[in-house]
Amino acid sequence: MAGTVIVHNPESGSGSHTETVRTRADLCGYALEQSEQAGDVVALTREAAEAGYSTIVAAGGDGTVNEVVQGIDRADAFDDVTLGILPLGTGNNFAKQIGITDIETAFSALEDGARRTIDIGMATDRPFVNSCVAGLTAESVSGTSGESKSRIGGLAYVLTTLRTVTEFDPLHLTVDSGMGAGEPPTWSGEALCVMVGNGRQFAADGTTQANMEDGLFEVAIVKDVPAIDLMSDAVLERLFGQDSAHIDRFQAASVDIRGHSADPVRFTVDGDIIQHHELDLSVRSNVLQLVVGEEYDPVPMDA
Ligand SMILES: Nc1ncnc2c1ncn2[C@@H]1O[C@H](COP(=O)(O)OP(=O)(O)OP(=O)(O)O)[C@@H](O)[C@H]1O
Repeated sequence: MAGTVIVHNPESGSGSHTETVRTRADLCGYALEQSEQAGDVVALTREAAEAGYSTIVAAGGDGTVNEVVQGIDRADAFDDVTLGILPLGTGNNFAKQIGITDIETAFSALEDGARRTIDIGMATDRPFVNSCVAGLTAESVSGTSGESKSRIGGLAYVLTTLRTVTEFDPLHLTVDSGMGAGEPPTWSGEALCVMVGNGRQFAADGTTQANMEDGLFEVAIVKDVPAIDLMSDAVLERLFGQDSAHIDRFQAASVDIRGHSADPVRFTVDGDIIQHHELDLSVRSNVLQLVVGEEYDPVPMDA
């Protein structure tokens, strides 16, 4: 059965979109499935994929997008299913990155927008589309000024969080990018956080956004920094800028992060927190078929 189904999380964002989604789904001839409780979205998506829908639309925020991707993965249906997004959440961070800025844009992209095939990340067996961050729990980039975001990319996210945290214990970690047997680990030491980005906000040096079709993560290790709560934006941007001595950046297709303390490391995987002493992250290259908006530029521009 080819066809489109919307998997809707009625609790996402303002939680006041049920009627709109129902009406629009009817108009477009799309099927509609609604979650009744947390966790339903994964199961509903899996069933929809197994029933043969060729487009599954995640209607909700970033958490819903991640759960739909988990459902497609569990049905082993990446080859058969295209993911669409209706941005109904609070942040809608991932949707914005792929040019799906509002509901109207989302519906027109579903009708005749471009389809791309992007990478996803795997944290062991758990898929993610945007990021996996070890350590410092960075909530979102939404509290960060647009100007600051464009100058320092994904690290704006760390800055926003650092401002709100008064104290944190650095992590003692080894970060190994899988260079092969006998190679020394890529990095070992104390870090505030390690950001492993698949999404576009994690730009490599010299580009405004990351390439989500290149089979590589953008990795940034934020090493211990001086107390920053009183620093101005200009000083912070120097500290965290592209040539910062406080940050190591590299690209890798796989990364193994190992904590050296008795306590497990906290990882934020597309917004969800999990704890592990060691986590293996790898890219599944060009696996997720995705409906994108006009602003999505597969080849990142120069900054
Ligand atoms: N019917 C439901 N009732 C309660 N929780 C639900 C329901 N359906 C899904 N959820 C939960 O909602 C969370 C996802 O919310 P989502 O991220 O989509 O919205 P948001 O937090 O408002 O947006 P964003 O993440 O973009 O800021 C998940 O934890 C999911 O399990």
